[in-house]
Amino acid sequence: MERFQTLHSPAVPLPLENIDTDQIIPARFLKATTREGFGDNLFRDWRYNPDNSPKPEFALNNPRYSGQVLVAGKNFGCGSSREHAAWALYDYGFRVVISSYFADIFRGNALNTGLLPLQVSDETLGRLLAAIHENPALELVVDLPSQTLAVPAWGETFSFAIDPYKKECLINGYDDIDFLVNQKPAIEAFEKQRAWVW
Ligand SMILES: CC(C)[C@@](O)(CC(=O)O)C(=O)O
Repeated sequence: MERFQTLHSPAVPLPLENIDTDQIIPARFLKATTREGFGDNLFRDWRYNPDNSPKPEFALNNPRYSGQVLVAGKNFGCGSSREHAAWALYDYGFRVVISSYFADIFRGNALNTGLLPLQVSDETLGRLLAAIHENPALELVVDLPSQTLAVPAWGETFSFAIDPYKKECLINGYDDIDFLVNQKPAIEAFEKQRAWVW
């Protein structure tokens, strides 16, 4: 996975609550056996008409919006445990999703994929969605080491929570196996010390 340290980016707004995993990646696309390629079908039924022509009104098709941050309504990622939802967002190019509440399983799947679920208050979420609608170029600065989201145009910085282990993994670009492999020196030192005990 890519290392995640600090991201400067505008954001794409999706001011809808309860966006479920089937809206994020419809079940008919779950047949692939690798993580790559799901981005092509991210929000498929919201992005494209039945004849596969893009829906110009949908935020991801609107040239006003860009960036690696998705700002979405509360209860994002609800509905199922499919990891493909996180894979589709990451494969499309998003590295942060901001909402005021994430479904638990989606939060875990996102962190395992290298996608940062960044939780803010309902009030801050509402301000962000309104501000991005007014100014699509609004820059957001996400700094994972300090666990902060800054909005330079506001002169404000917001803190966010993250599991310490998952924070270390994202900063280093580790999945769970990478983390364990990087503990090898400590494991070998422990085994050597135990060898003395026996
Ligand atoms: C196994 C997977 C395809 C699942 O059935 C899992 C689930 O429903 O949580 C889904 O629809 O996402």
